[in-house]
Amino acid sequence: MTAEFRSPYRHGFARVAACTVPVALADPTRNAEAIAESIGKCHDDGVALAVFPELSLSGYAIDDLRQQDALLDAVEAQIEHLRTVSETLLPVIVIGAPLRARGRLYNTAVVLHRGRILGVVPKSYLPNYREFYEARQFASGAGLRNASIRLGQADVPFGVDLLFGATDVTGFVLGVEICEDLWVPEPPSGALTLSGATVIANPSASPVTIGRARERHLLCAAQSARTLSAYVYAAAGPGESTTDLAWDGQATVHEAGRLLAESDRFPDGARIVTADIDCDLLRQDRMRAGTFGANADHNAIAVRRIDFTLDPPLDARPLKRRVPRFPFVPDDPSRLAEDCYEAWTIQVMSLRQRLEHSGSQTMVIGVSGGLDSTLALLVCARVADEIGWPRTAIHGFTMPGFGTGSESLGFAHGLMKTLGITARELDIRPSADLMLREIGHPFANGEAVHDITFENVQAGLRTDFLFRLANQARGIVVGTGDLSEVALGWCTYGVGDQMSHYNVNAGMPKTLIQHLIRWLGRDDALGDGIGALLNNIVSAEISPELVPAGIDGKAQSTEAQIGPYALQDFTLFHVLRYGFRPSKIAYLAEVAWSDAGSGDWPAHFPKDARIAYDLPTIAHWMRVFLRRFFATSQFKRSAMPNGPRLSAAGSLSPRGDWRAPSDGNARVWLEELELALPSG
Ligand SMILES: Nc1ncnc2c1ncn2[C@@H]1O[C@H](COP(=O)(O)OP(=O)(O)OC[C@H]2O[C@@H]([n+]3cccc(C(=O)O)c3)[C@H](O)[C@@H]2O)[C@@H](O)[C@H]1O
Ligand SMILES: Nc1ncnc2c1ncn2[C@@H]1O[C@H](COP(=O)(O)OP(=O)(O)OP(=O)(O)O)[C@@H](O)[C@H]1O
Ligand SMILES: NC(=O)CC[C@H](N)C(=O)O
Repeated sequence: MTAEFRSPYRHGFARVAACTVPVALADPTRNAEAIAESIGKCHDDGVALAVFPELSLSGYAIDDLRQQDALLDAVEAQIEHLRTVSETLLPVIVIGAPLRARGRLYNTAVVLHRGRILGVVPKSYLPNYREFYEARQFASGAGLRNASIRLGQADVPFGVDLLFGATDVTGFVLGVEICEDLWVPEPPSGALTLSGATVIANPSASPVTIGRARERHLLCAAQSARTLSAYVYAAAGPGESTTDLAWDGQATVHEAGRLLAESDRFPDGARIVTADIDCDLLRQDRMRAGTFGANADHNAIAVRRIDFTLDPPLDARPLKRRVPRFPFVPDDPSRLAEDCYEAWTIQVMSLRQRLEHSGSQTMVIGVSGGLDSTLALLVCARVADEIGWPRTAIHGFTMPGFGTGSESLGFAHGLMKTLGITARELDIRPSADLMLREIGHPFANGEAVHDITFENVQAGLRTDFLFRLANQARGIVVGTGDLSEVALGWCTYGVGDQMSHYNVNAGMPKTLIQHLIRWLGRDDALGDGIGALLNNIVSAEISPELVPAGIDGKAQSTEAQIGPYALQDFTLFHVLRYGFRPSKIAYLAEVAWSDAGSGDWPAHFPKDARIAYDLPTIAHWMRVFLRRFFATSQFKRSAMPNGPRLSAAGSLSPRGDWRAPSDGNARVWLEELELALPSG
């Protein structure tokens, strides 16, 4: 069967489940029943991996009962039972069981799939401190490799050297460690991931105390971040003995440091938390961070890889994973405020250092009344305050041209006045008329020809003026072009807004700017009552205003030409940060954007701007992005001025995160998208 476009498995996702079930102490039959019921639900939900708690077949908190033969026989019988149950079911199952081998008793995780016991992994680190007494009953499995264990009629691979790889889900390779294994300085999952595991299952029995849940979060997040893996953690819950301890059944799924899903704690019954982990993301991150591979060269171990065929469902079904609409803008208001603070402070400190280093005496900037120049001007104002310059050392020029509207001109003047800078209006139309006449452009003869030359003459003259004005005032030209414009090549090259002495906005995505400007509106130290003015600027239509307004009086709309920045930033983020295929990005964009009523919106995002995009619209603007980004705009980035990197996703500086040929093409990306899109 070929995968449907809207199947998560089609796009490199795999569904994992952390399961916790009420435990019956020393009663494997009842425990196996509870486990079987949950596995059935996981199967129905298309789950590839279901992880159950430590010693979930026997119960964990049973002390010396762990060594009773009657119990251990019953555990083995129930493993055999679950093996047969698994024959017709999808998930790989990881269950905790005390097992006898080599004349000892081990605390193990049994890995089953479709009627096969794929292997058994023993716990390496047995806690024997404070509330724990595991070494009294169990032997450690640390260092045990190339061993086998007799289960039923078969010899099964046994050891800490086992990896379980899906032959039909690229990048899905499972490694297992057990509870305390995660709490030591060098958990076994470190070497397992360096040797190829991308997913770690941790069956756990972690007695709850005040603050323990936070500690587990910290460890799972840190280990998944450090090992660039998905970490599936399932802790024992109700039913475990409360003789001296209590149990909260915490179940979590982390991926590369991020929490994807989590159960409620202290549940009154079984819980299954599922999340779709992104195997592409993990593979890409490892490939990109070359140090992962370098570390593997030194610390990978010899492993036995047990292959299995998952045969995952390939039909359309909802993705179980939060996909933010604005990857550059956190929905959480406190995170957003933190990001705004960081971006702003980076911009201010970078420009300040450049000014001090260059010995400049002024800052020169073109002020259009649009978002970009507003933000750059605010940065200039704060820098002046910090280094003790009068604000008048900022020379702002608003330079009306043929398309300048009265609203933006008003914003520009209002802003310069509120900030108390040296403000001047310099009409570029006479110079533009002259240039158009000199080059024989029909506009000079009164024809309404508003072509690229007509646009670029104006953008070029503004830049030409700014550079000469900077010479005159011993200053530097502060650039304004943002990351999204740089991605799309939406600027005039060379003698144009592409060039400046230092560009404070080079790393700033357009979708973040409006939030940052709003956030700055609360800072009266920038200018008395500046908030209202900044709100008006943020609410205006984004326009280059290079061609005169149409007969309807509407200004040239940037987004009508190059696409909604919301979608273009979405694509940019995923191309730049993860190198994802266009089809996957389109799929994710549909998940994030197809329903305006679902999911979160950033705080303060205007209600009337909360719109949806369907897949054809997403695909349409993605084609525009792919052409512009890969084929036509790199030459502009190859000659980018200096400016600070802001987003963790990367910058587009040819000296930084993004190096690409200036004569490239977009063919493979466009073809990949067309081939993958559903027909109709
Ligand atoms: N790979 C390559 N290597 C070297 N040169 C290459 C090239 N590809 C094209 N070129 C040359 O580059 C020139 C095209 O580049 P360029 O002169 O920049 O012009 P172009 O990119 O065609 O036009 C600039 C666009 O940016 C828009 N704009 C300008 C200013 C501000 C804003 C805004 O809202 O922020 C928007 C404006 O509306 C217009 O659509 C052509 O002469 C072409 O031959
Ligand atoms: N009328 C103008 N007066 C002065 N400078 C201008 C004018 N129009 C454009 N510029 C300069 O050229 C830059 C690019 O123009 P553009 O219209 O893209 O930017 P913006 O208006 O600041 O922001 P946005 O891209 O969000 O509209 C401006 O940031 C500004 O520095
Ligand atoms: N069962 C275990 O190995 C538990 C030990 C671990 N330190 C915890 O409290 O979660």
